[in-house]
Amino acid sequence: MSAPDTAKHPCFNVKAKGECGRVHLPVAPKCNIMCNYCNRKYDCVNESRPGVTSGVLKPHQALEYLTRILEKDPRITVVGIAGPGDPFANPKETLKTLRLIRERFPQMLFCLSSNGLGVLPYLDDLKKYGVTHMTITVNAVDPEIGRKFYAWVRDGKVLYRGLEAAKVMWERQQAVIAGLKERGIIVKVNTIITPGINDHHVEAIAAKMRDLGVDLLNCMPLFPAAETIFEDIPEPGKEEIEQIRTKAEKYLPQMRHCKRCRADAVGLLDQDKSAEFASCLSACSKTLPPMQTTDRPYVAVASMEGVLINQHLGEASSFQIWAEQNGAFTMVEVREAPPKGSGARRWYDLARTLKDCRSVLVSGVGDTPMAILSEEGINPLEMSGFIQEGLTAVYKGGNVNAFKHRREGKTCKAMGCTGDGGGCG
Ligand SMILES: C[S@@+](CC[C@H](N)C(=O)[O-])C[C@H]1O[C@@H](n2cnc3c(N)ncnc32)[C@H](O)[C@@H]1O
Ligand code: SF4
Ligand code: SF4
Repeated sequence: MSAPDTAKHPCFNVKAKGECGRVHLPVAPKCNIMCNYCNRKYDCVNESRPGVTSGVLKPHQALEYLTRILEKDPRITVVGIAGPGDPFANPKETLKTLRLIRERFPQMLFCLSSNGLGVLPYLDDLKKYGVTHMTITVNAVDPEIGRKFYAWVRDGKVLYRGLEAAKVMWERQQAVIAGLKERGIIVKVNTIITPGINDHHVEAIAAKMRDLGVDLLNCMPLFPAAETIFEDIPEPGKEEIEQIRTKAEKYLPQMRHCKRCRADAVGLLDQDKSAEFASCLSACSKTLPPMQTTDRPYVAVASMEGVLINQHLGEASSFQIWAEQNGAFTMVEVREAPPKGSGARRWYDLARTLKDCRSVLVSGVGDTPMAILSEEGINPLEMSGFIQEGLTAVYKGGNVNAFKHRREGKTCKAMGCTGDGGGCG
């Protein structure tokens, strides 16, 4: 398979912007620093503002979402991760997403946008997963100016403020850019033009970025976001930005077509479809992890009489264990459930009791046991109806969603079960 074509990135190559699109996968909710212009809180689907998203995805959900997006818009050539926080404040999720996508879509370009603080330990992973483009936000090359941008910077367990914070950021950003260039990755720098703070400093930034080998500079106008320290700073005008870009262009090529995209942007730069795909994102944010079938031949069922799935996880005192052989289902045994009332431990004990089961079919399940069992490799599936139909869906790859159904008026919450291990009966 040939390497992905790096010219097909609409942000780095303006000529590609009419034919090639990008999708931002919102898999990185946390951030390791606090910029004085960033507000990731409020989402309005009609608003294009950095950092906002209509939902957050887990890596396997991001893969599912991307698959659906590509079916509808095959012009997408770039997968980006631009928050809503920072990809390297969520390195596990970021790298897993890259790995899953690289396996299924080897031709995709990868582009990550980061403040740079947490990137260093992952430089080789970025190369390994074929990250082609990176953006690092550098708002100052002088920590006395940089300190005005950051409320705090958290590096591992150490929290920095003021000048110390800006020094840590600047040192790290230089090392990261050098490391990316050593690995042949194309680097863009975003500089957020903030009147009265760094608008007089951009030539110095451009010169330093050129010396570090940066490929492209994106002088982005500040969006004065509500409820931020910079909310009252006026947004720089088009003319002012153009003057700044003209000066910076002496040192580095300029990006002039940036849309200040959302963390869940989709489509061509001039035809954002994030509002159109918001329901797809929301549906994908609810999909369960793929079932682990290796070493998990059985399915557990919460049933009062062995015909219907009709008990909540917490009210079942025992589980029937079912197996499939040559297309037929047999109940092999009944296992006692761990006693009620031991908090989260009960769900970990249940995960051990069902360690050879790929799924547990129940008519209701609280959020805590859902999360614990899923993490332990067992998919709790909420459904009602005949056991045989549920088993068919699980073993034969049917649509388990078709059976999903909470008992009307008897959801876990309605029954007073908080999923805390106290039982929902
Ligand atoms: C939301 S961030 C996510 C990536 C990463 N955390 C970062 O800051 O580089 C994407 C880009 O949006 C920029 N940004 C965030 N809030 C902004 C604002 N209010 N005005 C202009 N740019 C903003 C960031 O500086 C960054 O360049
Ligand atoms: S690094 Fe990015 S996500 Fe984090 S506070 Fe700054 S702009 Fe927001
Ligand atoms: S924010 Fe700018 S650089 Fe990033 S995807 Fe949008 S247009 Fe491209």
